[in-house]
Order: sequence, then structure tokens, then C-alpha cells
Amino acid sequence: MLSLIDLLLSRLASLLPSELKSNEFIKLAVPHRHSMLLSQRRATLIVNRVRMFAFLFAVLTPIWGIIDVMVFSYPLWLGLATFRLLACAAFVCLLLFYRPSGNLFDAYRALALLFAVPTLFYIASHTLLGEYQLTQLSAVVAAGYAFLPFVLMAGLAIFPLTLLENLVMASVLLLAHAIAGYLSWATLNWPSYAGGFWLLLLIAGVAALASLSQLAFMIALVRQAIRDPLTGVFSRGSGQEILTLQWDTARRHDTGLAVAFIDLDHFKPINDTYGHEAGDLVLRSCAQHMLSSLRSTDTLLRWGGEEFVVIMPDTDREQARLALERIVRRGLGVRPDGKAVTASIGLAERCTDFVESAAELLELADRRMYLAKTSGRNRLCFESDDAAVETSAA
Ligand SMILES: Nc1nc2c(ncn2[C@@H]2O[C@H](COP(=O)(O)OP(=O)(O)OP(=O)(O)O)[C@@H](O)[C@H]2O)c(=O)[nH]1
Repeated sequence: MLSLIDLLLSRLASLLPSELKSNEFIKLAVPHRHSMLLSQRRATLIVNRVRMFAFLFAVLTPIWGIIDVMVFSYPLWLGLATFRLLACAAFVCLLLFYRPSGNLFDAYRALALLFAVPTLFYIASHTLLGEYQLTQLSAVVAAGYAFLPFVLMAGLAIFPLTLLENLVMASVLLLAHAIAGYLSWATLNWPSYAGGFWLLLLIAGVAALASLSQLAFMIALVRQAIRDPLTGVFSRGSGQEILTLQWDTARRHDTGLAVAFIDLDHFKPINDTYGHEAGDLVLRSCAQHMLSSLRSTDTLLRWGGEEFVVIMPDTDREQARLALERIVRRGLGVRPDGKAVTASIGLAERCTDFVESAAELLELADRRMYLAKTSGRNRLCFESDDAAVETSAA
């Protein structure tokens, strides 16, 4: 029995996108496990696709009106044309006034508006068409209106959504379909309605698979773009983006934000004596040592060469100093000759140092790191005079 479950689980795992690491699968299920940068890029992509969809609908919605004029009686086509123009105006507004902000809740709002407009149009047109006895060609054209929920459900495929988000969106569309069925209860053709419901479920499944595989590619691409390939910690560019976001949050809530510049001491002799490979190994192990001592909300990035930066949100200078001393005490790894790796560290904090921008904060931490270097290395400097504190690694 257990081996059957193992077999099933391994078969299921082989269906998952190979671009993802096993600890990333959860990111396909729920959005709150996404990193800040992934959320930001996903939010931007979702809003851009909403605008693309809105453009398509804004152009195509009025065009169908020509067919309505040809087959429906005057009051009916006028009613439908009014709905079409209103929908078209809503799509144009969405296209003109909605711009990507990088905020996921803005993206959800854009998505909700995009789907709300055709859903309302569908319910309104369905109700209006239900009031008329349609025959032959007009009945065939009216049947075309029933395709709208299917188009919307299929449209979900163009967004990189998680499983949870797909379930929410698909449930809303199924509910809209159910409401439309309820509104035409008396004349409902049950076999065709049930068939429509089944088809909607099928499209929802296919759209969710397409949406999830897009998300998987996105997660892998973002990981490659934002991570330093040698150490796996954040790269310099993405680290700067994170710092800017953290800076904005800290300023908005008037909370502390600490930044530490960490430069490994005497790293060149490792390369010169033991080779570049040995140097790479030390860098990797050092990054792992630091990561294991940091909080999950802190960010470690490789600034370049043997320089790292730690961003500590919601942290004042004293807390940051204690955290850095703890990191050094636990160790930064060992050099190939067996001695402990040491570092010169510069610390700056938004509130204590009265800095005006994220760049200024980083620059101050860098200057203090240099001060720690020139004061004898293996120490932490958190003030601008030469109050460098020797750390206890060596
Ligand atoms: N193995 C390896 N070495 C690197 C990498 N990037 C930079 N380096 C080396 O890191 C060394 C940095 O040397 P320096 O800037 O002189 O610093 P240092 O020897 O640590 O001296 P201090 O910082 O003054 O204590 C250089 O030899 C670079 O070639 C890398 O990705 N892998």
C-alpha cells in the first residue's frame, strides 16, 4: 500500500514543472509564499495582460453590434447596443487609467474589474434576450451570447495565477453561470445547461494548467534573474530593488531599517594560494553561514566579489549590532588553511543616522566598512568616527 502511494506521489511529482525546485512547488499553490520581487513582477505582468485583454474587448465588443442590427428587432438591438457601449467604455477606462504599480492588490483589483464588466454584460444581455421570443437566425445569434463565460474562463489562461487564485476566479465565473441559469429558470433547457456547466469546468481545468505552467516559468526566471549564481543569495541589482522597497515601507511606517556592508578579510590570498575554486567554496559557505543566522525577513545579497550586504527591516541600530555580532560569533566559515573567515563590517541605520535615501544609507554602511578595514579588519563599525568594535570571530 505504502509503495503504491510512493509510486503515485512520484508520478505526480514528475508532472510538476521541472524548472522548479522542490521547495518552490508551494509557490504554485498560494501567493503569500512568493518573495517581494516575484509578487512585484507578477503584479506588473497581470496588470499589463489585463490592459491587453481590455484593449481586445474594447475593440471587439462594439463590432458584434453590427450583427445584432441585422438580426434583432429595433428595441432589442438598441438595448444590447447600449450594454455594449457601456462595456466598451468600461474597457477603455481600464486601459487608460490602470497602470502597473507592482502592488499585487492593485493587480487583483484590475483582474476583478476586467472580469466584472463582461460578467455584468452577460447577465444583463441574457436577461434582456430572455424577454424576447427568438426564432431561426436571431435564436442562433442569441446563442452566441452564451459563449461569453467560456471566453472569460479560457482568458484565465493568460495570467500567471496560483492554484488558489485560479480556484477563486473560476468559482466566481461558475457562480455567474449559475445565476444566469437561475434567471432563466422557467425556460431553462436542462441538458444544454448541464453540458455548458461541464464544458466550463473542463475549460477551467485547462486554463488553470496553462496559468500554473506560466507561473512556474516565471518563478524559475525570476529566481535566475534575482539570484547570484555562485552563492544563491540575492544579486546586487535585485538587492537594490529590495532595499528601495524596504526603504519606502520603513519611511511610510517610520520604522527602523538597518543595512550592513560585509567585506571578507584577506580574501585574495585564498585565491592566490589555493586557487579560484577554493575561493568560490569559501564564498558559498560564508553565504550559507550568514543565511543560517539571519531572520527570514532579512535579505542577504552579494554586492560583488567578496562583499555582501544585509538588509534588516524593522530593526534599530542596537538590534542590528547584536544580530551582526551573533553572525560573527557563530562563524563565517573556515579558510582552506583551517583558520576562521573574518570580515570587516559597516553598519548604518535609517533613524539613528538620519539619512535621507536608501542610496545614502548604503553609502554610509560602505564608508563604515572601509573604516572597519582601515582600523584593523575583523571588526564592526557603526559610527562615523573611528568607533570600530572588534568582533570575536578570530
Ligand atoms: N574565488 C573567487 N574570487 C573572487 C570572486 N570575485 C572576486 N574575487 C576575488 O576576491 C579578491 C578580493 O581581493 P581584495 O579586494 O584585494 O580584498 P582582500 O584580499 O579580501 O583584502 P581586504 O578586503 O583588504 O581584506 C580578488 O582576488 C578577486 O579576484 C569570485 O567570484 N570567486
